[in-house]
Amino acid sequence: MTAQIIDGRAIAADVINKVAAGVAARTSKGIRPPGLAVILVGDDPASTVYVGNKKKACEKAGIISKSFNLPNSTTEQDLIGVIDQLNEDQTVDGILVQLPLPAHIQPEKILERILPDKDVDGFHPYNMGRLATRMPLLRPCTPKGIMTLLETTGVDLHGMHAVIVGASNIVGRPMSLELLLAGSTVTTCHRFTKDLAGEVCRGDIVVVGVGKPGLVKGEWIKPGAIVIDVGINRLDDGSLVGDVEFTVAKQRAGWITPVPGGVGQMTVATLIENTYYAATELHNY
Ligand SMILES: Nc1nc2c(c(=O)[nH]1)N[C@@H](CN(C=O)c1ccc(C(=O)N[C@@H](CCC(=O)O)C(=O)O)cc1)CN2
Ligand SMILES: [Mg+2]
Repeated sequence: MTAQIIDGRAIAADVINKVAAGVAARTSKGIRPPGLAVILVGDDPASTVYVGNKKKACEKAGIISKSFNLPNSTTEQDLIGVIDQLNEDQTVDGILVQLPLPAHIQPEKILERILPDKDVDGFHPYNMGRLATRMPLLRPCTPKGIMTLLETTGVDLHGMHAVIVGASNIVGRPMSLELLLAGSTVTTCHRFTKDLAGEVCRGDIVVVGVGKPGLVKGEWIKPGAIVIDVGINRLDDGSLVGDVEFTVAKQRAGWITPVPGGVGQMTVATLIENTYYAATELHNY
């Protein structure tokens, strides 16, 4: 068997085009376009690229992005001050703080300061709690984007055994909640999991987001499984690979996401979707 490739780039472009159409329909009626504040602290090269991609996606969708490029020396208090102002700003529907933050800033404190209805990353405990209690509003972008990718396979997720490798706040934990909500039986693996191979080989759906190249061996993949690789690892030769041994996994899986061109693109597109949702559907509570 050779897996079908899930084309994140194409699916992400569709999502952004849909939002662009929605924004255009609203602006033609005189409604202001959605606004997204994009905060980057420091000059981490990968974060700078991701933030740049998010701003380009805003432009394509007709969303107004406002950039806040703050120096690495920014204090927690300074950053809270910026967020407080943006919380008040009626032209800002979404606030995004790019992670990771410099070590002297506690991300939990910052993320909790963003008004939940402007939390387009879905990281505020309120929004995580809504997802955990089956009442999702703003949902974390990477897992929500993966749900969009899964939908394109046409596979009914009810009763599927989903194995999530990694339990981070950004990917693994909310991913487990999304798949639980979709009716799958979910196993979440993490650094204390005793038999990773034994868990992965039972997965009808395998989602890996750890940041270790080739952690999941191709031979562990159940024939026909859907494999979603969230890892982005740059090797010494400059090439980019995921956390799954792609070449072997592709021979066993039914569907697989490539790296690059898979999940990363969907993360950005889902941020655009969330910003549109925050601007159009959410009202202060
Ligand atoms: N505030 C947030 N911070 C971070 C998030 C997030 O969702 N919100 N996720 C990651 C980084 N990230 C988005 O911010 C992100 C990662 C990767 C990609 C992407 O397009 N990847 C490409 C390949 C990357 C490359 O060429 O270097 C791909 O998969 O095709 C987009 C966004 C951590 N921080
Ligand atoms: Mg609002």
